[in-house]
Amino acid sequence: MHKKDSFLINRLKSIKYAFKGAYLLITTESSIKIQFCIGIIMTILGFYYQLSAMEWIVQILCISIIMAIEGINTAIEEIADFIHPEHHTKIGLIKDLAAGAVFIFAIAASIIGCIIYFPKMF
Ligand SMILES: Nc1ncnc2c1ncn2[C@@H]1O[C@H](COP(=O)(O)OP(=O)(O)OP(=O)(O)O)[C@@H](O)[C@H]1O
Repeated sequence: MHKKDSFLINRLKSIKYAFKGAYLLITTESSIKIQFCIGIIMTILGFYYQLSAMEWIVQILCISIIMAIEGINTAIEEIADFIHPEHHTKIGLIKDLAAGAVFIFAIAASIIGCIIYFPKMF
């Protein structure tokens, strides 16, 4: 019984830390702030153009995945700067690769946005 309680408390603590991380990302990281704003704008547009359930699912996935990947990118940058604060070509490569991963999904999300909204707008 005691073991189960401590498991539950540990899970609750993990959720608290995850909330803290998400709050830090949204309030301190400029790229995530921009994506958060874009997400809000897209949500307003979604209501305006009365998206179908499937379109909402795709849009919510795109917004959340891009913010999640950007969060991982930020964490990779922090690790890189922590383990090697000085300039190093390998650190540059690591950061470029992480940024490239965000970029690939950002392109895909933009194309998906066009597929959803262009027929409704034009
Ligand atoms: N320590 C380093 N050594 C070598 N190149 C680096 C180093 N730090 C950054 N760079 C290069 O500069 C680029 C930008 O790095 P930076 O850490 O400023 O990322 P950023 O994308 O501008 O950060 P943010 O997501 O916070 O806006 C990297 O992608 C990399 O090419």
